[in-house]
Amino acid sequence: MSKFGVLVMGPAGAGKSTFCTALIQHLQNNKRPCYYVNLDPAAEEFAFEPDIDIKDLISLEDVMEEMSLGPNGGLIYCFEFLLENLDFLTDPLEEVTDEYLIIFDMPGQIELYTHVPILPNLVKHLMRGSLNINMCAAYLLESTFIIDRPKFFAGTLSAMSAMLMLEMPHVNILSKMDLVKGRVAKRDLKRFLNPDADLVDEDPSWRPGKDQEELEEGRTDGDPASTKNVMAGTSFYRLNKAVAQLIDDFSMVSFLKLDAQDEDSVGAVLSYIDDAIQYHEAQEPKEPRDDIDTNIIESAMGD
Ligand SMILES: Nc1nc2c(ncn2[C@@H]2O[C@H](COP(=O)(O)OP(=O)(O)OP(=O)(O)O)[C@@H](O)[C@H]2O)c(=O)[nH]1
Ligand SMILES: [Mg+2]
Repeated sequence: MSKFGVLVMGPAGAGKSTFCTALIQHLQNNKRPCYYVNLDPAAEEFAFEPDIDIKDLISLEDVMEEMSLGPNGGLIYCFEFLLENLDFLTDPLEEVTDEYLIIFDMPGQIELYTHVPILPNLVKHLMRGSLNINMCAAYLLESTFIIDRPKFFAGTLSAMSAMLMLEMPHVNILSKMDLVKGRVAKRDLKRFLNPDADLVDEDPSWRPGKDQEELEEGRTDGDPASTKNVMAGTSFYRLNKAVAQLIDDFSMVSFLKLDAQDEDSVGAVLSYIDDAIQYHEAQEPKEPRDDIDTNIIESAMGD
C-alpha cells in the first residue's frame, strides 16, 4: 500500500503555512482525510493542530539557547537531530492509510533547500524506506517578486536548485496572487508562469550602462558604499541575464498560480499535486454501505 504526501517548501514568508491551512480546509470541505506534519521547529501558532509537531522532538529556541547557535545553524541542528531520530516520524506515519494526504509544512530557511544534503536524505527516507510515500514537492514563491525581476529570477533559481537536489515530482507555485491582481496585466503575468530570459531585457526599470559608467568614474551620489548603482549597472544586468538564461536552458521551471483565500485556486493546485502523486489512481471505488444508507434514509424520514 502506498501513502501520499506533499512537502510544502519555499523561502521565509512565502505563504507555506497559509497554503497548508487552506489545503487542509479544502480537503475537509471535500471529505478527504489529511494528516498534518509540522517540520518547522520555530512555528508557534497553527490554524489546525498538527498531528505530528517536530517541536515535540526538538525546539529551535532550546537549541539556540543550549548550543549557542543562531537561527539558521539551530535549524540545521534540529534537522540533523530529526535524521538521527527518524522513528519520531516513521512510527506514527506507518499507521496512516492511502486515503490520507500527508502535508509536511517546512521551515523557510533557504539553506535547507540549497546546499546541505539534509532534505534529500529525509525525502529518501519518506519515499523509499518502509513508509513508501508517493511525494510531491510544492515550492512556493511570492508573486510580488515578479515586480522586481532580479528577485524573481533569484527565487526561480532557488526553486530550480531544490528541484535538482530533491529529484522528486515537483510543482512550483506563485503564492499571494491577490497582491498582484490588477497591478500586472494578465498577458504579462502569463510570461512569468513559464519564465524566459527575454524578461530581463524587457524590464522597464533597467538602465544598463549609465549607472555603471557613473560607478567606474567614482560618481556614486556622494556615497562610496552605495549599492544603488551596482544594482542598476551593466555587470548586474549581465549576471541576471546569465541566471535567467540558465533557468531558460534547463526549461524545468513553470509556475502555478495560488490565491490561498480562493478555494477554487487551492483546488486547482491540489489537482496538480494529486496528478503528480497519482493519488486518485490508488483509491478503490467505494461500495455504498447499506448500513449508512439506511441510517440516512431513517434520519431523513424523522425516525
Ligand atoms: N495577501 C496574502 N497574504 C498572504 C497569503 N498567504 C500568506 N500570506 C501572508 O504572508 C505572511 C506569511 O505567511 P505564512 O503562511 O506564515 O508564510 P510561511 O511561508 O509559512 O512563513 P515561514 O514559515 O515563516 O517561512 C502572513 O502574514 C500571511 O498572512 C496570500 O495568499 N495572500
Ligand atoms: Mg510557516
